[in-house]
Amino acid sequence: MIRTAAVVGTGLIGTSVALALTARQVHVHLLDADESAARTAAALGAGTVGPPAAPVDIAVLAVPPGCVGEVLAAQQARGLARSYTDVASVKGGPERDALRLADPSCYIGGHPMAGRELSGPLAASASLFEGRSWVLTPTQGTGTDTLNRALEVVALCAAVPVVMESGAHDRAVALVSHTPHLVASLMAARLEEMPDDASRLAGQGLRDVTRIAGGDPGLWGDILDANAGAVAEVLEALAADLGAAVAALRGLAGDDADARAEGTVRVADLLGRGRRGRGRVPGKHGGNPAHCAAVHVLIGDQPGELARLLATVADLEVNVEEVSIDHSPAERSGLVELAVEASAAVRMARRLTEFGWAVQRPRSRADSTAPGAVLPPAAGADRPRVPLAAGTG
Ligand SMILES: NC(=O)c1ccc[n+]([C@@H]2O[C@H](COP(=O)([O-])OP(=O)(O)OC[C@H]3O[C@@H](n4cnc5c(N)ncnc54)[C@H](O)[C@@H]3O)[C@@H](O)[C@H]2O)c1
Ligand SMILES: O=C(O)C(=O)C[C@]1(C(=O)O)C=C[C@@H](O)C=C1
Repeated sequence: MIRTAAVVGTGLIGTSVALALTARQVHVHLLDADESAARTAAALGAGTVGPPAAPVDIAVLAVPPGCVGEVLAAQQARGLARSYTDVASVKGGPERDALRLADPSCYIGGHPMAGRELSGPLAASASLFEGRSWVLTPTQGTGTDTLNRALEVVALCAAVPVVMESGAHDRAVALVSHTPHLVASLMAARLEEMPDDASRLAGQGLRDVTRIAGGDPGLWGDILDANAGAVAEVLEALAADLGAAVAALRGLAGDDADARAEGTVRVADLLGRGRRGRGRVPGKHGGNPAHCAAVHVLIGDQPGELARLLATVADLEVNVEEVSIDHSPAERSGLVELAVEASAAVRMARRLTEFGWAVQRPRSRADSTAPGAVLPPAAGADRPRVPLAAGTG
């Protein structure tokens, strides 16, 4: 169990993590290159300023993506913690830097999918991560203790862990976070010269579309730099749609009857696609897409059980969309929910049962409220003895 932690970088995200951990009785040490940020975080009740006398259980590095590797190496050299994780919005670069500069066995990449367009400790909140996905990106070298401590940080922040490979993470966030940010900025940039009579009419629609454009350009420049290729791919597809939208609107604006008819069809198609895409966006606090099914597995309350389960799932080549754990301390066991593609759920449940895991019947996530019946382990099946794999995505 985590009793002590350090947060390096006490801005928006670091202070939010520190506040959540402190609220759960973890003693948090606050460190920042700018000492006034650490003092402000401490004044908010996020912990105490300065390094610990002995290594803490886990250090959370909440610094810009470009300096995660060097901060990790420096803090490992001084023996700050037994395990380290970070919260950077890109995972490939920090992981490569960690493998190059530091001891990767006690490091695991992380990324909470929650934030704000504001920076600094004063914008922090203990509840920022509640119900939100929190990606963890273990490598082949990540130790089980470190995976377990990072999972505990996620649980203490009331977030939902999602285990992924770093490259898959970066491609996914290019679509769901980084390109949306850039598009919001591009739209907001159109407003720089906005005449007063237009600005007086600006309403909630414009605020919704441009809110995230208020983010720190320094941080977002760093994020886009570190995920440039994947963002460029999404933007290229968007540019093709933009070109089609302009052509359709030019047709509608002209006098040619055929071009007008064509424009009407094309605009309706674009708007319809947009509406269907919007329908795929899960609810704010983790509503799940209907194509997912939940498979529930009972695991023993001992070190390494979760890592063994995830390694088995990785061997089955099933992509895990989300992982969450319900602890039942009285029974010294935990109920793990694995959200996977509905089409893979039944096969995965059957195979896990054959391997000796206690698996419940798979259910669609949309209608899953009560736990299903536990499928008994297959007769004579042994608990699997497999090493921790490099993530399950
Ligand atoms: N802002 C968001 O919405 C959001 C969401 C999820 C993850 N993240 C990630 O969280 C990290 C922090 O972002 P933030 O929004 O909290 O930024 P922030 O500017 O609010 O805080 C960053 C803090 O790190 C400190 N810092 C910078 N370099 C340092 C170093 N070398 N050593 C020690 N301290 C250092 C700064 O002084 C600052 O106090 C980034 O990696 C970002 O990608 C941000
Ligand atoms: O809500 C916001 O303000 C955010 O921008 C949060 C958001 C996101 O895109 O969802 C932004 C960047 C982070 O890396 C994670 C979360």
